[in-house]
Amino acid sequence: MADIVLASASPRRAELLRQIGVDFTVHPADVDESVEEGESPQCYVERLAREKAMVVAGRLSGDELVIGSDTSVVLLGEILGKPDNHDDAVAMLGRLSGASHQVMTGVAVVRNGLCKSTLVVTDVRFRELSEPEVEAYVFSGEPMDKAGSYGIQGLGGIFVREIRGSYSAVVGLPLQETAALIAEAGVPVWENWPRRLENRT
Ligand SMILES: Cc1cn([C@H]2C[C@H](O)[C@@H](COP(=O)(O)OP(=O)(O)OP(=O)(O)O)O2)c(=O)[nH]c1=O
Repeated sequence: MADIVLASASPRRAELLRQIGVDFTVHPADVDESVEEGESPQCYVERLAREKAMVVAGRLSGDELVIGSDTSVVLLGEILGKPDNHDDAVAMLGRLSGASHQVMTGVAVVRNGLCKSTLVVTDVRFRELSEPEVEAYVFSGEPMDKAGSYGIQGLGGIFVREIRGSYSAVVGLPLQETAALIAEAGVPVWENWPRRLENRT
């Protein structure tokens, strides 16, 4: 079976990949994350996922299967990445308060020079947030390494009124789509699942 490599420094992505029984090593990708002139959020997110996977695949030599991913929060067509500082996080959360936004996650799988990718878009609706709770949230530190300045899987879960789409994509890696891309590249993830029960009689 091919060695699987996660081209990501995100602990959330590693945790999600472990959840579906994949054995892998981590090789973070360092790519330029600037948006190209006239590029849509959809194209941006999928392009970055592909670049992350391809940069890491280019550093490896063999038959590895490399997974790259990118997540951005998109509000009224504008990409909200990770906050630059405390005030930036407060401002982003103020904009997300009481509104709906989209979380776009791209995932790409490279094997033997071939790159396949997909984009997953999830709608998330926040309730109205109060100023003191936003301040308290930003002081918790949780927003600082997350797109849109929140983590649905953490304290930020109390802001989310509704989600339509893939929860795992919001956290950073859409499980169904990732497993499908890995299978398409020749590795059905279930082949690696533990067998803890005896054969049925
Ligand atoms: C919206 C949201 C984002 N996030 C995180 C997922 C990603 O780690 C991060 C978006 O930043 P990314 O640039 O997609 O990823 P990263 O820099 O953390 O890791 P790498 O590029 O090495 O793969 O935001 C959450 O953990 N929870 C959420 O609810």
